[in-house]
Parts: sequence; structure tokens; C-alpha cells
Amino acid sequence: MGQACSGDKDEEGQLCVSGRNGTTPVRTSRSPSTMTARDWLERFEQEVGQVPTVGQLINFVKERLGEISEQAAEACLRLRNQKVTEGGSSMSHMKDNAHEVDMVTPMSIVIFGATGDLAKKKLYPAVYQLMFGCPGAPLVPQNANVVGYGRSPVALDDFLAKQCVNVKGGQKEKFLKQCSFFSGPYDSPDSYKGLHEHLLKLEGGGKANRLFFFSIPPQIFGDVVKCIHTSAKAPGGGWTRLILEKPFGRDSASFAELDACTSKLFTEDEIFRIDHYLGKEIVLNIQAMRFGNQIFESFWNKEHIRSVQIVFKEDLGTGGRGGYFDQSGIIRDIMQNHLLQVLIWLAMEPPAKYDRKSVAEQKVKVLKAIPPLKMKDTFLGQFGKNTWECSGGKVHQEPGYLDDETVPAGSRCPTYAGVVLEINNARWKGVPFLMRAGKGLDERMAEVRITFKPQSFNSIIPGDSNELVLRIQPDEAVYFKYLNKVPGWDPKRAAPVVMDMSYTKSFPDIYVADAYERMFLNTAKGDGSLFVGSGELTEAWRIFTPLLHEIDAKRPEPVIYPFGARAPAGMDEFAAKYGITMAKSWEEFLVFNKSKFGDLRKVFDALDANGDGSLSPDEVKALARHFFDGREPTDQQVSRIMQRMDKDGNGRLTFHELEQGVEAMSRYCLPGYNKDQDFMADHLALTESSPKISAPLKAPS
Ligand SMILES: NC(=O)C1=CN([C@@H]2O[C@H](COP(=O)(O)OP(=O)(O)OC[C@H]3O[C@@H](n4cnc5c(N)ncnc54)[C@H](OP(=O)(O)O)[C@@H]3O)[C@@H](O)[C@H]2O)C=CC1
Ligand SMILES: O=C1O[C@H](COP(=O)(O)O)[C@@H](O)[C@H](O)[C@H]1O
Repeated sequence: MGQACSGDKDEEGQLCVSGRNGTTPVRTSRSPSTMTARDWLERFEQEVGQVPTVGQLINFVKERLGEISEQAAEACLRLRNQKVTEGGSSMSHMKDNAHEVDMVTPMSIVIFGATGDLAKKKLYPAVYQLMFGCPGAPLVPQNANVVGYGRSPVALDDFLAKQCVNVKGGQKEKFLKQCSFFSGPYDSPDSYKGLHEHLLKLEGGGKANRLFFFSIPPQIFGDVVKCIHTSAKAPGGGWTRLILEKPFGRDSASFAELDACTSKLFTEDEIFRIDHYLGKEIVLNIQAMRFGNQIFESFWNKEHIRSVQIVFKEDLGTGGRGGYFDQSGIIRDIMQNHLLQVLIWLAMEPPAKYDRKSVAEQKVKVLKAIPPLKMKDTFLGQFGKNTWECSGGKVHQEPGYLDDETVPAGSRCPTYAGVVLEINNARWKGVPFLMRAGKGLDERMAEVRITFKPQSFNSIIPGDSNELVLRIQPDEAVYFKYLNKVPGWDPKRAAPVVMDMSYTKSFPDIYVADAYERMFLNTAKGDGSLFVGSGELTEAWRIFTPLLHEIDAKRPEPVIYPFGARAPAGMDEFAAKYGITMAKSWEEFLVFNKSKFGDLRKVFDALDANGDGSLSPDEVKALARHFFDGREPTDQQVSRIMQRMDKDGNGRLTFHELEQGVEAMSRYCLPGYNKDQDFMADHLALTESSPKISAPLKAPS
């Protein structure tokens, strides 16, 4: 019989786990008879590379010791549960003592391109948060030196007033005192000697750690890398780490050149290629969902999943930076990096461990199974100008892409693309992965939509496919659409409902860090598991380069869509070729069901609780929820609906405004849709018997 050492609790409250076969060889320094539950847990994680389930852990001990006592099993259970609730898997970016920030050695953070847009929008605010602003701050030393670097001299106060305008918080003054600026060319070793002297003074002249952020155009990366290497590396044995912003080249050849130049001078452990989507909460959550639960991994495959959509939408154009955008286009700007990274984390096999090397291995492996993209599996669009009426009868005008003065006349650069990827491995063969991304659309939104395969038993109670949606932004959420019986006499009457885990509801008041905060923090820790490896970039460019070269050479004509559209005309049909139905917007449901306005009136009246003939934004939310995809629209979506429909601008929507709004929205909803959709009728049918329309059925929590 295995036994727990009697009442043997160590200071952490763990019972010793020992067994009959005390001679079983073990790798830990302790003998099996003295191994604690923690030792066994660690050993499991070392050998298997994940946090075990309780059963796995007990079997693991049994296999090695022959038996395990009940008491000892309980100790394992407690410890394992404690570890899971603390968020304590060995996923290094979640909690990993192997990667700690050195809070003692002086640290300098140098931002190349400090006068630029990214530095202002993201970098200075992120560094401030880590030093002073976020819960638990400081997460990097508060006396870190934050040094901006740029080509032209600046007056420091003016520079800080402009570039730190987005830094918000009570300790801003203290932070600004830590900031300085150094000017010089990017390609002169002498200038970097000057930078080195400047840093030495700030650091005190001894050992220091240095983090260099490349917020500059990639064509000068090579010069900067060389100059840091010759003249500005960290002194006294401190670490030197480089964070490189995308784009990492524009095709296979240019990436290889860039990579050769950086990796000749710095090791892979010193290079942190950033993809800020990897720092977004929902993207990070893919790993926790897949590998921290029991159910997801068991249906994460071609037997159960019919298609995967990875979607990025922006309601902005190119904002006068079209000249820059025109060099890349939406595929290079969003797909080859951000959306592909999301795809990788969704599709890769579990890594043996959550360290940089093991993660990179699995990422490369899944990429190797993806054949190069083909033009026939690609849809291209470009936004044109549009005009619409909004609140108070004001007319809103949006220029088209070609109206941007910085865009070359007649450019065919795609601002929208849809591409379908295949993954030819045992897990995914035959499952289409549709990526679609666009600027100048109806909303800012990014999501993953996983649609499940109907199974033979579904003929008993037919209905729509289940969908698991991971909403990356705005309003992070995970929700699951499934069929639920409608309360009442008919046992077969079921309707789609939503099991909704929105972060604001499930984690109220929790601090959601900006992606750049995490990326700075992980670099300071030396944890590269969330950064992009050289091997995976080689593969990523192999997949995209032939298509990009063909687009560059042949300049296919993109489909022009009006600014603010949900998608270009023809995109739904393109998706349908792969068996994929793109989610409709709330407005479209209304537009397509105009003929049922009588019913809309019923819903409107039912929601108009005080009977004053108008709906408040909250009531509009309920209306939208009723017709949309079952879940609550975000505040942003509701304010957009109000903006478009509330013509007198009084903050309430009359039925007349709603009707007119639907008419106006018909202009957005492009021809070619199936006008006979009966979605609205289905939903109304559900509520016919109920006098008051309320939220859709609440899913069990
Ligand atoms: N802005 C964003 O939202 C995002 C940007 N990125 C990437 O981050 C990096 C920086 O972006 P962003 O701040 O928008 O870029 P900017 O165009 O604003 O340029 C940043 C700085 O680089 C310097 N610079 C610009 N052009 C040149 C040039 N031809 N030669 C030498 N130096 C130049 C300028 O600084 P100075 O003249 O003072 O030396 C400029 O302030 C880029 O690689 C971009 O692709 C990635 C994701 C999002
Ligand atoms: O990398 C880029 O990302 C932004 C969108 O980032 P998000 O975090 O706001 O989703 C995009 O606007 C830009 O064009 C692109 O270069």
C-alpha cells in the first residue's frame, strides 16, 4: 500500500506521497519515499509538458510506485487544483518563475522611432503602465531609463508633451523625469557611441540591462542592429534584447536578407519579433481553453469542426497614411502576421513545454502542413467613397482609398481580402480556414468563429450548426451558440441560444493589459514564447509569397465596396463556395426582412416598456439582441445603430426612425443576398405566445 507520511505536511501544506516500491528510480533529487505531491506534480510537468488532470497525476504516481494512498491522492488533488485556480500551469507567459524581471540591475529602454505614431499611441503608455500604472506595478524597475531616439534634435518638453499625451496616471510626472531623448542618424556607429555614453551616465556606469525597441521602418533595421552591436550593447554582462516591429520583410527573399543580418549579430534569444496580436487576451486564451480544459481538445479536429473563420474588420480607412499602406496592402498588413498567428495558435499541436523552443517547434510544424496560397482561393476588395445621413440629419462623407492624396493614382492595392487556407495534417485535412480582413468597413472587430459539423443524430432535432466564437475585440468575449429547447409543450421545438462568457461580466473590474504591455514585460523577463520565431517566418512567407508576387505582378482588379460596408459584394458567395456562411450584421437582418415590418412593430411595442413610442439605447440593445446572433451587441455597436438611426438626435429611437434607418441601410447592404431569409420570422415565432419580448433564453451558466 502506498502511504502518505503521517501528517507530513511541509510548510506549503503538502502531504508526502510515498509508495511501496521505494526503489523506483526517480529524476528528482528526492527519493520516491520522500517525494511530496509538489515533487510529483513538477515531475509530471517536466516529463509530459502540461498540468495533469488529477487522474493523470495519480496514475503517473501509481505507475512509478505501484500504489498511492487515498490521503496522498487527496494531496495531489488539492495541489493540482490550487495550481490551476492560481492560473498556475507551466505556460511560461502565464506564470513561470524561470522568467523573472531583474528589478535590481539598472535597465534602459531605448525606443528607436520615438517621434512616430506607434511610440505615441502604444509604446510610451505601455512602459508607463508597467513602471507605475498597472495593478502590481512596478513590473519593471521604476528607475528604468526611457530613452527616445530619432534623427532630429527635439526640445525635450515639447517632445514629451506630444509623444506622452496618451500616458495617463497619477505618476506621470515621475515617469517623465525618467524620459530623455537622443538624436542622431540611424546608421552611424559614432552616434551610437554617443548613445552608449548617454546610457552609461544614466545607468551609473556598471552592469546594466538594455532593451531596444525598433519602431522604425524595416529597411533601416539592418543598420540599427549593426550599430547597437558595435557600439551600444549592454555593459558589465547585462542583457541586450531587441524588440523588432513588423513587417519582417515583404516576401521570402527580403525576410531571409533581414534575418541573416539580425541573426548574424544577435542570438534568437536576444531577438523578440513582435506580433501584438499575440499579446491580446483572447488570443492568449486560446491556449488556456484548449490545454487547460478537458472538452475542447477532444472536438478540436476535422471530425467535429466544419470551418474556421478568422476575421479582422476596421471602420477606419488609411487616414492619410495610404502611401505607406499602398506598399503592403491588407494581406501583408494583417494576414501574413496577425491572423496567421491566431491560426497557428488555434491549429498547432500542444507543445511539449511552454518554452520558446518547444512552442516554435510546433508552430513551424503546423505551418509546414499549409500549402502556398492560390489566387483561386483569394478574394480582393478596395473601399470606395460613401456618404450617409446620421444623427440630427447630418451628412457624413468618407473618401475612398483612391481619394487619399498619398495613394498612387489608379492603385489596385487591396484594402480587403479573403483567403482560404488548408492544413494538410491528420487533425485538420479538409477543414477550410477562411481569413478575412478589411479596412473601411462597418465596425472595428476581430473574432474567430469555429463552426461545427452536423452529426447524424442531429436529424432528430434539426437546427443551425453550433458555433464557438472568440471575440478578440472590442469587448473580449467567448460565446457558444447552441440549440436549446424552447420552454413549452413541444419537446422538439428548439432555438439557438448563446452561452456567453464576456470578460466585462465574468471578470468585472479586472485589468486587461494592452498587448504592448505584455510584450515589453515578456521581453524584460526574457520570455520569448509569445514572439515570432525565425523558422515560422520562413514558413509564413513560403505560404504567402507566391500569391503576393502574383498580385504585385498582375494587379487584379479589386471589388470596390462603399466605405462602411459589412463586406464587399461577392464575398458571401466566395465564402459559400467553401461551405462557410458569414455572420450577417444586425442591420442586414432588418433590411432583408423589411416585408415583415408589421412584426417588427410588434417587437418594438413589446420593448417600449413605458409606451412612449420610443426606445432608449438599452431597449435598442434588447431589440438588436433579439434579431442579431442572440447575444448582446456591444455598446459600440449600439451607439453606431443610434448614430445612424436617431435622426432628431434626442437619444431615443422612434418606430419611424427605425423604419427609415432600415431603408437607409439598404444602401449598405449590397445586392446578391438571399432576401427570403426567414430568420426574423423564426425569432418572432418563438415569442408569439409571450406578451413581452425579453432577452433570448438564458443559457445555463
Ligand atoms: N503605427 C501603428 O499602428 C503600427 C506600426 N507598426 C510598425 O511599427 C513601426 C513604426 O510605426 P510608426 O510609428 O507608425 O511609423 P512612422 O512612420 O511614424 O515612423 C516612426 C519613426 O521612424 C522614423 N522614420 C520614418 N521614416 C524613416 C525613414 N525613411 N528613414 C529613417 N527613419 C524614418 C521617424 O523618426 P525620426 O524622423 O524622428 O527619426 C518616425 O517618427 C513600423 O515598422 C510599422 O510598420 C506596427 C503595427 C502598428
Ligand atoms: O499592425 C497593424 O494593426 C493595426 C490594428 O491593430 P489593433 O490592435 O487596433 O487591432 C492596423 O490598424 C494597422 O494597419 C496594422 O499595421
